[in-house]
Parts: sequence; C-alpha cells; structure tokens
Amino acid sequence: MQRLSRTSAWPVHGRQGIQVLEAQLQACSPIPLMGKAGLATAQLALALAPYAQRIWVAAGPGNNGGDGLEAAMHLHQWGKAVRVSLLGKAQNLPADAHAAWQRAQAAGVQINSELPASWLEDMGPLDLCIDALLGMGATRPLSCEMQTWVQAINRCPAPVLAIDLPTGLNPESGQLLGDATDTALLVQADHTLTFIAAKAGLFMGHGRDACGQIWLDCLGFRDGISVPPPQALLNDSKPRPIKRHASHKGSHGDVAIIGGEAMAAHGMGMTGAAVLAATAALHAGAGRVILSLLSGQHAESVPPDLMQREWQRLDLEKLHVVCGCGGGQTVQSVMAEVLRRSGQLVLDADGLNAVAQDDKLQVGLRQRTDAQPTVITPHPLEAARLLNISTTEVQSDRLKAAQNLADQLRCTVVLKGSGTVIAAPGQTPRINTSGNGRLAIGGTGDVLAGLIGARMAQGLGAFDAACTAAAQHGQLADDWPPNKALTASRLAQRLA
Ligand SMILES: NC(=O)C1=CN([C@@H]2O[C@H](COP(=O)(O)OP(=O)(O)OC[C@H]3O[C@@H](n4cnc5c(N)ncnc54)[C@H](O)[C@@H]3O)[C@@H](O)[C@H]2O)[C@@H](O)CC1
Ligand SMILES: [K+]
Repeated sequence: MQRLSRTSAWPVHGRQGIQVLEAQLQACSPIPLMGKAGLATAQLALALAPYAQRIWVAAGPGNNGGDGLEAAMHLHQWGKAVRVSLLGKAQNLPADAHAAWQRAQAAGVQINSELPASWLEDMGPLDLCIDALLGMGATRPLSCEMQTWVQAINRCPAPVLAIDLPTGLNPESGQLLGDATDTALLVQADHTLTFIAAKAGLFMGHGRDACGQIWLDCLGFRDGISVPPPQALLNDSKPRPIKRHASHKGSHGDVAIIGGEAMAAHGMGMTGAAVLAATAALHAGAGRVILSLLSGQHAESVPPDLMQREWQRLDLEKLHVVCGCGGGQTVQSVMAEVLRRSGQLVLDADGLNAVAQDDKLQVGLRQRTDAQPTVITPHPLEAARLLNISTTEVQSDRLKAAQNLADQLRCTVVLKGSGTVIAAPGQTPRINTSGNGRLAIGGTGDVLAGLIGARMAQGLGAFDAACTAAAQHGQLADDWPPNKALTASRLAQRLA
C-alpha cells in the first residue's frame, strides 16, 4: 500500500482496465481479492486511527460492502468495537461479499440493517467511520436510501475512510453520480484507499474535494501481469526547471504577449489579462518579454522590464507567442496571421473563442507545422465551444474531451479545471494533481498562459512545457499562505 504522491507518474485506469487487471490478479491469488482489500482497509484504519475504539462500517449491497465486511472482521478481531450497517439484504450480496458477511458474522461482528442513530447510544461516540457503500459498481444516481446513508456518514463527526472511492462519486469522471449537483450526496472522506489502480475520478471534479488523502493498494500486483494501456498518467512534472549557469538572456527565449483590447464593447479596458500573462512570463524567467496590446497603445504602470511593441512590428516567426488574453473581439482580426506565422504559440481565452467561431481559423490551427508547436488552454466552456458539445459533456469525460481536441486541432491541450488535463496527439494524457479552489479567480488562467509561454521559450517542448507549468501553477496555490489573499498578480510575481 502506498500514499499516492505527486512525484510519480501513476497510471490511471478506467473500469475496463481495472477489470483486466482484476482478472489477472485474482487468477494468481490463492484467496479472493476481497480478502486482501478488506485486510488492507483494516490495516490502514489502524494506522490512521491507532487509538480508535469505536468504528462504524457502512456497507453497501455489492462487493464494496464486502470489502467493508472483511475489514470489520479484522478490526473486531484486533479488539475494536465495530458495528456494521448493511444496506440491503445479506442473501442478495454477490458471492464474495456474501462469504465475507458469513465470516464477519461467525467472528461475532455486530451487523445491523439500520443507521447508527438507533444503536449508537450503547456504543458511545464514534472514532472512525468506514464508507463501504459503493465502489466501482456506482453507475446510476444514488437511490433514496443510499442518499440517506451518505448524509449520515457526512454527519458523523469521526474521520471517514472511504473504500475504493467516496460513495456518490463517479469513478471515471469525478462528477456526482447521475449528474447530481448537491454535494451533500457525496461522502466527504478524510482518506480514500483505492484498489488495483488509480481512477481518474479521484483526481478530477468533485473527487479532488471528496477523497482526502488517497492511498493505493495494488492487491498483489507483480511482474508478469500484463498491464493494459492506461487512460492517463498523473502529472509528475517537476514544477521548477533549473536555469543553467552558462546562459544569457537570449538563452531563455523571447515571449510576446498579444491581447489586451483597449476598450471592449462594454466600455472597459481589458489590458489587465495581457499584462498578467506578460508579468508571469517575465517572472517565470523568459529572456525577454514583449507586450503587444491590440489597441496599439502602450500600457502604463507595467514592470519596466517589459518591452512594448505593436503586434504588426513583431517578428512572429522567431517568437514564443501567447495570444488571446483579454483580446476581446479585436483578436479575431489578428488570428489568421498569428496562426500562420508564429514560431511557437500559446492560445488562450479570446483567441480560443475566435477559433471556435471561425472554421477557417480552425483550419489555420490544424495546418501549423511540426516546427510551430501550439498549446491551447481552454476552460471547460471554451473546450465545449471548440468541440461543439455542451460543458456537461466535456466535464463528464474530461480525458476524452481533451484528447479529442488535441487530435482535432493537432496541438497540445491544457483543459483547465479541477484536475487539469494535458493532452497531445500520440501522448498519454496527464492529470495534474496540484492546485486548489483558490485558483478559481479571474486572471489565474492568464498567468498560466504566460508561464507556459516562458517554459517553451526556455526550450521545453509544448507538451512538457504545459505539464511543467500546470504543476508549478497548482503547487504555488497549494503552498500559498492560508492567511494571505491569492490574487493573479501576486501569483504571477511568485513564479520563478
Ligand atoms: N471484483 C473484484 O475482484 C474486487 C472488487 N473489489 C471491490 O468491489 C467493488 C466493486 O464491486 P461491485 O461491482 O459489486 O460494485 P459496488 O459494490 O460498487 O456496487 C454494486 C452494488 O450497488 C448497487 N448500486 C449501484 N449503484 C447504486 C446507486 N446509485 N444507488 C444504490 N445502489 C447502487 C448495485 O445494484 C449493486 O448491488 C470495488 O469498488 C471494490 O471495492 C475489491 O474487493 C477488490 C476485488
Ligand atoms: K466507498
């Protein structure tokens, strides 16, 4: 068993991949895998809460419930006061889970069909709760009874250890089951022990909030097991590439930021986004940063190290161009040329909306050559516009949406959101695990675009630049002092 850390590129598998692995693991295991899963759960429970005496296991009607029953048996045998609430009838449990129920009963574990309220008094306050209601079999909306049990777990003041995944979570998308929107219908765990392999939903959408610390037990994985291609890898990029001592400003590349429409239709200037991206590129260590406001005017109050130049005077072919930030409608008029001529390109925000609205620009993006790598950084709504699908469809399979975009537009895609996905043609997608809700404010996307531009300028390929930048951007937010407001401009200045 191991704690899933950000420093390894853990493979992520979907249901099919898990089933393929499961069948092989079971074939070479002398005992049912459920026995191993239950023992691992009990061991982790003991390690997490060594002094826990009163433990409640909420067990569901499938094999996830079976894992819970196995764990309950061990904890009972180790002297803990364990109560199991079993949702459903024991005779309806699948074979392995039914056998686990029999073993737990024979060992003397108390198993009720009720929630704790009615029997808690004789037991005293709980020290630990184990969520064994639903695992990989969770596909449909929660039944009313299951909803009540999930809410009971969430009301429980004791720490919660979820088996395989928190109940209520779609293991593949990280969304709530049945596209529910009420997060009260999702167990909020302090720890999640997942089996066989990491699942995408744990690292995306609501999974990021609901899982707590994630642990993985591969249930006896060994050499000789044939591993199907993973759906994705966790992004293990090191946040900070080191600058070589033997370098000069030319070694770190020139970044040009094109954006910042002066007066938008609503009468407000939009230079801030472009200035943020430029500031980010500057602080991230690009050799030189040129700010090109689409108004043709020069911005005031910008760092003196930023150069300013009209976009028409840029030597686009030689530059690492970041285009779109606050570009408004005006960016539409420059896009064809930017796509055709820019050496390396990061497209963000209004640049992406321009592409989504114009088939010719999409062709222009697809026709960029291998020597003109491109990174696009859509949030889910921008991705939905580009793919001509709904945001819900994007969110229900973020890995697929990112990969489809990458293949269609022949570029690297950074699909932002909870669990940013980085995809590119011919690459296994990466799921970024750093970052938190504090990044969900205006301007942080501009900072990310500028940071990617800087990393490309420093010599990283498009995919690596995107992975590295996403890791660093998120890590900064994770390390941000809790009592200090995180703003995009402060974030840009903290890059190094
Ligand atoms: N199959 C195996 O070899 C192993 C399975 N393991 C455990 O088994 C789990 C998967 O077991 P299952 O496939 O039985 O699936 P689950 O135990 O996740 O759930 C299936 C049961 O829940 C019910 N159900 C599904 N969605 C529901 C909803 N929304 N509301 C109410 N009831 C719902 C189904 O009717 C079925 O009775 C894994 O997550 C893992 O915890 C582990 O023991 C490792 C080995
Ligand atoms: K569970």
